[in-house]
Amino acid sequence: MARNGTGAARDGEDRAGLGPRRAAWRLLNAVTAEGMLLSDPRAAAILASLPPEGRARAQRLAVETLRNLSRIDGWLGPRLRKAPPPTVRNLLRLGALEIGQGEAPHGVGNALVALVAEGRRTEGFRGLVNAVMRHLGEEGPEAWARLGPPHLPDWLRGPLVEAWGGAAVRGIEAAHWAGVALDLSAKGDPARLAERLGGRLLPTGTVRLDGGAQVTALPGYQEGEFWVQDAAAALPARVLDPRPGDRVLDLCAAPGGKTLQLAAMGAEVTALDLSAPRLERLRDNLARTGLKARIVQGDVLEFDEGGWDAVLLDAPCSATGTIRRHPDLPQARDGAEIGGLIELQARMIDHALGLLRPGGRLVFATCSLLPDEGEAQVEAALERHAGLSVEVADAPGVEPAWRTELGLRTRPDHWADLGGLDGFFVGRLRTPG
Ligand SMILES: C[S@@+](CC[C@H](N)C(=O)[O-])C[C@H]1O[C@@H](n2cnc3c(N)ncnc32)[C@H](O)[C@@H]1O
Repeated sequence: MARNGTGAARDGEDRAGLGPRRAAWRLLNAVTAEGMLLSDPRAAAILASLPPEGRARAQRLAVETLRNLSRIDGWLGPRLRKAPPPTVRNLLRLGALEIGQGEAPHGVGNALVALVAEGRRTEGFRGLVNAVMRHLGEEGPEAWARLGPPHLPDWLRGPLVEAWGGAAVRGIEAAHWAGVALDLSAKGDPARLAERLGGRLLPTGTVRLDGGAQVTALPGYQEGEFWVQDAAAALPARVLDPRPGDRVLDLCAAPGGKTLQLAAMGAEVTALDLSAPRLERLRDNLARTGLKARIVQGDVLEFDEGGWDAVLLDAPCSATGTIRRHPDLPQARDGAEIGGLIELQARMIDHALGLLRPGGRLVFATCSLLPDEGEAQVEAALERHAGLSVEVADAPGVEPAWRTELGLRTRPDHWADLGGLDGFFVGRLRTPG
């Protein structure tokens, strides 16, 4: 079989849907066995040989399989007397998703048997794949619909239950399952943008569009009237609340959602990040929106220009607050890197505090659901720095229940009736004057 063939071979592949399924299978294998994230350039390379619609289909298959993984495993489990090799299991998972979502079992089975037959180490599982797909097909989408919401893997579920309780974690899992709408931040008046795009204006000023809009095709995109930013990700800049002319240092700034907000509010912004490719995206975003910021490529811990009115530190973190849009994350990771991230965040907080003018403010934010990367960091910073105080972290439209003594806490199960929002922590600290 010609994998990347052209002409007749490719046409046959496309009709059988082999290309997108093969790519989705490879993505699943790389996420579950190598810890690759779907945002990794290697994922783009796996998809590169497919036409645009095939790429979209492969991506959707992989993302939805990962979003539903524990449900799928619950469905497959009783049909497997012996655990198959991980790669064969991933192919069965793909098939289960497709059959569960209403694809014709016969077509799915045929395609999967053809794929499993391509490899010397997997070809012996043709019979198993065929039999399992036939069984699932007999049960069909009705059985799929009866399966409960997916569960997070233990490495993350345990700490979250400890932090927020079992009922909240079930709500978080339901929100992960539900997926996400498209959230936009407006350069100008968000109410006018909501009206123009037929979206909803959320209480905190984010414009939300339901139903798979393609952002670059929206009116006003090319003119830079808005940018994509989850409702929770828009809160740190609002909590920082710069006055026009404030000198603000945006640390870990790329691709620049918060830089754009701060600049649109009239602050004089310096945006710093380590990653050149991500800063390139920040530069493109500034050019598209016509907003201004000074850009510095470098390491937060080595930057020594002081005297800032305010610093926004959007620190690298586990990103466990963003699983609604990145269902690959809990499957690709196992929590091993979190200890190092917590240490780095504390060092960045200490360094950022040293860059403020006396009486300056630091807004510390992470898109994490783990208190160790949020509330506990503020507590520990207060212990390390005499005279440092914590201020109320607030912004218009924020739910009172999100406010804590240490900062704002959002979770995906919040605003369930509005479609949820990412998990974030936002703390606001002030140095002595
Ligand atoms: C959460 S993302 C930032 C998102 C960004 N603030 C926004 O609103 O679009 C974290 C960023 O930290 C950057 N980063 C990680 N370690 C860094 C370091 N030591 N110094 C500077 N930037 C760093 C990464 O390149 C990444 O862009």
